[in-house]
Amino acid sequence: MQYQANNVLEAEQKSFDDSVRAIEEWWKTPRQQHIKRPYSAKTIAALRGSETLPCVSSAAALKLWDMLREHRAKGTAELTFGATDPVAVSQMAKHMRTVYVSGGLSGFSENNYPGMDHADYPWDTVPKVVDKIFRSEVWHDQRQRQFRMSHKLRDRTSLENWDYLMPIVADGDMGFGSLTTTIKSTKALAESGAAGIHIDDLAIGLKKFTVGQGRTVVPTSEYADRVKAIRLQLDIMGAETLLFARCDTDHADFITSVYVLGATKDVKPLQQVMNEAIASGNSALEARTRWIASAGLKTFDEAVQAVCNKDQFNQYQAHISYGTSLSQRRAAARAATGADVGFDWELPRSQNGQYMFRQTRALVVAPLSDLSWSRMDSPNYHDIKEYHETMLSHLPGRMFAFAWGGEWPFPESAGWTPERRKNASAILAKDFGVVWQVQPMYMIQGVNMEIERSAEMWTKEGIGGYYDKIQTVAVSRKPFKVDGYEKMSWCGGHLSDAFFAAVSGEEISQR
Ligand SMILES: C[C@](O)(C(=O)O)[C@H](CC(=O)O)C(=O)O
Repeated sequence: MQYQANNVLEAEQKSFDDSVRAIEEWWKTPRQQHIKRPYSAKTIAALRGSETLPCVSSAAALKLWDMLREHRAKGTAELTFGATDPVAVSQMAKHMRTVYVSGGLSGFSENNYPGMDHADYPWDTVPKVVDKIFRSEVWHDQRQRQFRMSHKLRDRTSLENWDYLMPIVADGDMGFGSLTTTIKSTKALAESGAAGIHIDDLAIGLKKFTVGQGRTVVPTSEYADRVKAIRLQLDIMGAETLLFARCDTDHADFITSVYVLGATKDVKPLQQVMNEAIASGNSALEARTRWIASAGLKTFDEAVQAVCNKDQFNQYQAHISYGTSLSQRRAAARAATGADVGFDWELPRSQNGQYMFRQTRALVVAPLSDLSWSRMDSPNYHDIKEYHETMLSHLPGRMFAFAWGGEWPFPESAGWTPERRKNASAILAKDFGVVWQVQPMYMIQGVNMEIERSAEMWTKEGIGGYYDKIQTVAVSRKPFKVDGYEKMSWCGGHLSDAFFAAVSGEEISQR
């Protein structure tokens, strides 16, 4: 066995104790102090190696944090959209200050087996895209600075000066596996340059977008473990990366645990009703909506409350707590009311056997995370208001993220008028503190529109059309500051020249 002298052991212990103290100090900083960790600084120190390398994304994370805090104070929001292409990101920098790397878009365009966003691409797909975008941001920043420094100070005012170092918020999906995969993907994202990561509560393999059914979330305890695992890994790395806790419960119908809704009316099983609709050529979706409206869906406690007076319900509640089983609850309800309470959680089960549920998990994970995000398929203002006001009543000053989908009519029944639709982003920022708003995937329609327009023009008009409609605009940089090859700056020509010049001993900066 290797012998280690006392002074070696003492030095090791001292370094460990120093590390614990440094972590404790770090957790008191303005960026970290609101986070409530379920573990000690000692635990983190014991999970670290003997050297903690600075995390490459921390500067951007602090920048993001300050930006979002400022928005929170002012009642405004940072707007961005999903991008996977560094070329697109270099143009976004002219108008926005953050970038989103969408898992859905990455799965569609950044791997060799594209498909709908079921988060079924390899777990390191998004980290690789983040890495590519982060490096391109750093490169654009470098080549822009070199170009500026090659001009005299008095000539620099008219030169472009974009902030390319836009903090990247990355889609962490559901963590892609058990805790060890969540930990690995967090590490990969933070090391690749993600200033923010969002983690959702969907069950692996059950992220669904079809109009049918099946979007399924995991139990609250499992989701909380995912969020804890990410925070743990960020703490191990000493990373400032922001954690967005996204709950998909708004349009998920099912949960894999038994914290569930049951039918309280005498109805047929949901699956039977849907199968009958399909067999008779009717809409399964409509049959399902009608069934849900008729089934009297309630949690068991709600079902008890519905048949009790106040005293009976108090008596019932005195006998139950977290973890009380359904049979114990039934017995307590019988004792309080003198009758059996009608409740059947089998009737609403899905084709694959999942249970239907109602949730409050967003509050459970809030103390571990930096922003909360309620994912909604259709942004119904009444639901948005209810969610955010409930959260704010428990967590005043909380910051929120929100994703706007696409192809949605914004009807008045959902709380929108044309005027309110125009101001929807500002309304959410001002009313609720939704400081970061993203169009994750649908902005691709805008990109597609431009590509289609160019393709049509090129095939119809050839080089003459290109000259008039693209080159002339690009070269004059009017009305848009279109980047291209002409000035040799955006594409890095000046930077390459500067390398040659520096190697041959020339002074390349000017005052
Ligand atoms: C944010 C999202 O996870 C994504 O992959 O970009 C998707 C986007 C979308 O469906 O519009 C999601 O919200 O699940």
